[in-house]
Amino acid sequence: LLQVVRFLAARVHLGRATMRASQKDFDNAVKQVKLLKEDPGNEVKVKLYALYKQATEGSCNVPKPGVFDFINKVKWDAWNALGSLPKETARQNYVDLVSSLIPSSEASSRGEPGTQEKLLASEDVVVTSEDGITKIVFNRPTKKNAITTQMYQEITQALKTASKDNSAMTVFTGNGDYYSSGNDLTNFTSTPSGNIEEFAKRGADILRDFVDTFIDFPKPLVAVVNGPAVGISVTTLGLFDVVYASDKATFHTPFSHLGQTPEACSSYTFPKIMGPAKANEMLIFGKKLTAGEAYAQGLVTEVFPDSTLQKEVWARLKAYAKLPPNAMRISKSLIKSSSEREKLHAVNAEECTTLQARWLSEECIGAVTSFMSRKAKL
Ligand SMILES: CCCCC/C=C/CC(=O)SCCNC(=O)CCNC(=O)[C@H](O)C(C)(C)COP(=O)(O)OP(=O)(O)OC[C@H]1O[C@@H](n2cnc3c(N)ncnc32)[C@H](O)[C@@H]1OP(=O)(O)O
Repeated sequence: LLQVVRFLAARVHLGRATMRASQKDFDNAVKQVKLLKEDPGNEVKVKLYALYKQATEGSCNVPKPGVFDFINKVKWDAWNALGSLPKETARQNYVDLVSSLIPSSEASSRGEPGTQEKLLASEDVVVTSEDGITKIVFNRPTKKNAITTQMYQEITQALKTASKDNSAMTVFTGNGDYYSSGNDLTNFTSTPSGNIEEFAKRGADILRDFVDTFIDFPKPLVAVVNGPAVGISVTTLGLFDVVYASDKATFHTPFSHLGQTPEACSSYTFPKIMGPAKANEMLIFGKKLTAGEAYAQGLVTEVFPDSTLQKEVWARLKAYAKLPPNAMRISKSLIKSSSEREKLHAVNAEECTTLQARWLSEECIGAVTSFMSRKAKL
């Protein structure tokens, strides 16, 4: 048992630089332990006890129990074995250990492995979890999966939940012929008071939260781009880890046409991914890319024939979802380091402030009015 505890402590030291559990995460984990449907067994309970004590009180500071006080001695040994492990690290390891217990406790109430569980009751954003994959689907096919204000908020919430659920990765895709036609242009006119300034302020806040959640998402984030993508559904791809696309997909960022400017950190990620020359043509002149071009420019990981996309991609993702989840998360956090995330948050804030002003410009209002009055289509 001592060896296990020491191993655990060492593992935690290794992960310390890349993981942070807040006090709230820890408090939630403490509550979750009480709700576990299956007894995790004595060995795990002792580990939990030791980590809890270390996280709340620091190093073991009580006298060793007598040799015949078996239970308290085992607990003391486990706590003492954590040595001078920092409280913060013990807290993180406690949270990790609890989250590793949740799948087994929940699986029994979910039925057989492979059973799809619907996690969010919404018509327009459907979230399911199956085979270690949380899937978030744009589901407004009759509107080409245009993203309403409510959908931004639902997706933000779905991502926050997915970051803590027991899945290994999260995958976005669209239902129907489009991946997404981007921002729903009726968002501009659907504020309760019809006041565009109110929309601009609220829209910028919602957008900033939405993009921040992508920046901070800790697990592999994959897009399966099943068809054309427009606007924000393209720019967010720069924040994904892997992008698979149908050969029918196109990638279009017509910001200037709409009197708008880039968002989702694309003013930073696109030049970084494809070089400034190609990024400028997309983001300033609104050049639409084919799937092949997006692949050549590094925005897309791999292109599949539309007829085989679903079969090939999901088989591959299911296999990836079986890889050790902590290793994948830690690799991701090395690739997207904390300094990089800090930079992305700053870019996001600046883009949102810029857009807030743009949405009030004649250029933008004119473009949205033209679309609404059916005079313009991309
Ligand atoms: C919180 C706020 C955050 C804001 C973040 C900002 C993001 C910026 C962007 O995303 S910019 C991109 C905005 N998107 C567009 O400009 C696309 C507009 N749509 C089109 O140009 C065309 O609809 C099309 C090229 C995508 C598809 O054309 P097609 O002829 O194939 O289909 P229809 O036009 O008949 O579309 C079917 C119905 O869907 C409605 N629709 C499609 N896209 C949008 C959209 N983005 N917003 C609102 N509605 C959209 C279209 O109006 C049709 O509806 P109808 O059947 O009721 O007529």
